[in-house]
Amino acid sequence: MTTGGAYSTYLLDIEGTVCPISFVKETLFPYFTEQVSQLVLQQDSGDSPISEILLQFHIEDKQQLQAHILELVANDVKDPILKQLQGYVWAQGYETGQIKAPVYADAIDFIKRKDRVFIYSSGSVKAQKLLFGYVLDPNVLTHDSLDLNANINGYFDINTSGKKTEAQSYANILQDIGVGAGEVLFLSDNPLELDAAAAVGMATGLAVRPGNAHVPDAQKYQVYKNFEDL
Ligand SMILES: CSCCC(=O)C(=O)COP(=O)(O)O
Ligand SMILES: [Mg+2]
Repeated sequence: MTTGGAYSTYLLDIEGTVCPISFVKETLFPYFTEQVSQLVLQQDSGDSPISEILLQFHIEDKQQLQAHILELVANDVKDPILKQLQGYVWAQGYETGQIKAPVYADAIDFIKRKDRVFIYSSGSVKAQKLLFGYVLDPNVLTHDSLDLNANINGYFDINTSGKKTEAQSYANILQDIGVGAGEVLFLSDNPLELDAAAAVGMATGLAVRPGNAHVPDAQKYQVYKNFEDL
């Protein structure tokens, strides 16, 4: 099947698919790393969600803990504890108006237009809801933001469903959504994720956006430079 119109359900990756990789690497990650030393220092001062997540790393020495977290971020490790932590830290950035998500205009239109849209990202469900809750409105010159959460049917992350490069994760999502694999089109910039989804019978499409990593065997996939024709 070569077009998106035949599917009842769409599963979308975030980074490199509905928003630029540069937003994650140049806005979200730096915002997080700027907060890390303060977070680690404040760890003993209460039983906040952030303090509880930090405890899960099981590293008592504060300098070592800080270095460990910074190393995970620098290497873009999809660590489930880090991803939970980032969601709580980014919340402050979105809620104070410092961060707005530059979701591509065609992706905004797509999410509004389709009846059944689900998200699957390595970013935590909390981080996903924030990102879609504070979308930079491409149609206005003001700094208003859009909230797309009402247009999204569900969210999956590595804690709810497993790693994005493993077929079992997509089987888990199908079970949660309650549809057959053939009804779902999964869109991502990462061929390893597409191959894992295809292994359980999902249809797949390679998102090719400005700034994405080059995919050497892109011809293996149905390629989408935008979602206008879907
Ligand atoms: C949910 S926003 C943060 C993005 C992020 O942390 C990440 O790791 C992106 O991974 P994706 O699976 O969306 O490519
Ligand atoms: Mg991606």
